[in-house]
Amino acid sequence: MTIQTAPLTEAATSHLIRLEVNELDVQVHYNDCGAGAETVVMLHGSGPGATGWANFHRNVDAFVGAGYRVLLLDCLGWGKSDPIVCTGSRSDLNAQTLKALLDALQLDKVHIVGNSMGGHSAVAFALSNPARVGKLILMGGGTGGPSQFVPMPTEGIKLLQGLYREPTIENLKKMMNVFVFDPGSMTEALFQARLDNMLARKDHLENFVKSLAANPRQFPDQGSRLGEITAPTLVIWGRDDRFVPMDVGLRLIWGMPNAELHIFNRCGHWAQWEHADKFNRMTLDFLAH
Ligand SMILES: O=C(O)/C=C/C(=O)/C=C/C=C(\O)C(=O)O
Repeated sequence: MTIQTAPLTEAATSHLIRLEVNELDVQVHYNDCGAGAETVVMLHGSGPGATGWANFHRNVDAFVGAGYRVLLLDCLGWGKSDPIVCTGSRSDLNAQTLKALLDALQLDKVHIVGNSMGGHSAVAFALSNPARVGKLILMGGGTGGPSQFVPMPTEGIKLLQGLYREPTIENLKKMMNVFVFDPGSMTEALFQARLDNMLARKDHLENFVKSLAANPRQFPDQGSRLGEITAPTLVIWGRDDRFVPMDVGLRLIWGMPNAELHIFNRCGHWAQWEHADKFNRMTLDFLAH
């Protein structure tokens, strides 16, 4: 059953909470949308200016309308969450942050939708908290590690790192130009919102650069442990992903016993935005059956 509701807003769903993560007392921001017996957590990617809302604003209403409670977690180092320099595995750090949030909200089990870094983090969470995962949806991410076909770092990741180092509108447009299949779909308003997000938190940008210098492998290869994840998993990739190549998705379904893969044609690194309607229909069907 689909419930029609007025579109949600970032401001109306915004919450700050203090959590203990890795023995650190930190403030974390999340959006809490809708109400439902089952909860879906959405984890954003690692681009400059990314947040839960920026990554998933085309998806939240559909999930809430389908009767789910949706949590958008801003990882430490993004959005209104506290700054951090991460010298270890960022996938694990995000997984620990998610666990602390779920403990605080007394949520035993959730479904997780992860975009890029969010996918790596969802897998890290499933490995350390298997009983707390219902289903997984991984887009353009799930594990760091090599592509068999594409030199790494990819052109997209090089542009992303360049944008962190020099956060200008020119560098943002260069990155966005290879981010999606059809850059013509990006409006000036979207560029400006993303630039404003980035420049509002220069500490996050500087910390990302420091983190990379301390540990270039922020997202370790989790490939050897994928077989441990038995949660039903839908892997979604863009055929034209120039950030995390599609064969990483093949590695995921090779390793995860209950995973299946959908590849969108004419799609870059942002399937949930570039093909939002079909993405919403497909993922809601996967969660329901
Ligand atoms: O380096 C990786 O494996 C992961 C890269 C990302 O997480 C890139 C994500 C970019 C976004 O989702 C964004 O909105 O900027």
